[in-house]
Amino acid sequence: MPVDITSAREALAALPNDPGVRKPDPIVVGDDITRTFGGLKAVDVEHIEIQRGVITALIGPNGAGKTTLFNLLTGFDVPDTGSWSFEDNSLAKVPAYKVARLGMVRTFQLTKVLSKLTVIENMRLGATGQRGEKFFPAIVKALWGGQEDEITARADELLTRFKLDAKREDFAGSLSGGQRKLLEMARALMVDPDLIMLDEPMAGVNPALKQSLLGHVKSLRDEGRTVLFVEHDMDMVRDISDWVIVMAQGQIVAEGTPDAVMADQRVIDAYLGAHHDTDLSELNEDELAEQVEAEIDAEESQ
Ligand SMILES: Nc1ncnc2c1ncn2[C@@H]1O[C@H](COP(=O)(O)OP(=O)(O)OP(=O)(O)O)[C@@H](O)[C@H]1O
Repeated sequence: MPVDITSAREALAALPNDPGVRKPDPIVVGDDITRTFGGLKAVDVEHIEIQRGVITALIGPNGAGKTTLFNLLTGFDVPDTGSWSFEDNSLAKVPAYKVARLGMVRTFQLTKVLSKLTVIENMRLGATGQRGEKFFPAIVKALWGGQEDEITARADELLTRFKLDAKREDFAGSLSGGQRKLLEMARALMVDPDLIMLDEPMAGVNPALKQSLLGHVKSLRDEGRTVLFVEHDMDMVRDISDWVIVMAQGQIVAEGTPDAVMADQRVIDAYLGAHHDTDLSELNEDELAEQVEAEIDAEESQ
């Protein structure tokens, strides 16, 4: 059932803009989620709640930990610590395909393997939930038998909705940037998820197609799904989010409505990083080059 979006927004607007703020009706709740790579704490989230039935954007500078958090929540990666639930089901140690069957699905950019499959084969794979690529050949083969009719009918319905029906037999790798994003969304919808997590839905999309993509994302919410998306395109964030969560250095540093978050000093600081109070006219370029080189060396030696 779609939520009444006006009252959902009013309820959210009344919340304080604190990191991890409690929501009126959360579909996902997580605590103490950490993930370390080498010496780097990529994710260090004390508390997170995703409100049901609205569009939440997850933003933050490069390397903030957004993708890692997506991977952890959907069972594609295992945290060092933490617990989280979806619709009150604890998801710790639940593999990705089971998370997908429970109704929480993330989109993926087209990988090499998926590019070599046709559009309709990509859709059929979506029906199986989210398994690792090594299973794909067996799955594609298996799907030619049994329940194929029902799956194909749903796939064709979705391809029509996303205006990809004419591309049905084309290799996914031949699609344009925007069409790939539509295919990613359509594929995720094969399991009819309650929560759909979109990984940079606007990346590589031609400006002429952006409005149409935005319309599709809104339609997901309007048919009653919860949407969580990672995105760098701030126009999109401002345009369609009901709520924004901001990460920096693995942590949630601010949350709020798009307007409140864009004006929040913690967010401006997070994006500008340590250099925000430096007078740029006084920067010593040699010194800066040395710092950058040192950072690269440090990363390479990890
Ligand atoms: N498999 C991995 N091995 C080692 N380090 C990793 C791995 N995955 C991510 N990291 C590191 O963890 C940090 C967080 O990365 P992550 O990709 O989650 O950030 P992000 O916010 O999604 O960034 P972007 O916006 O650039 O995609 C980065 O410093 C990254 O280099």
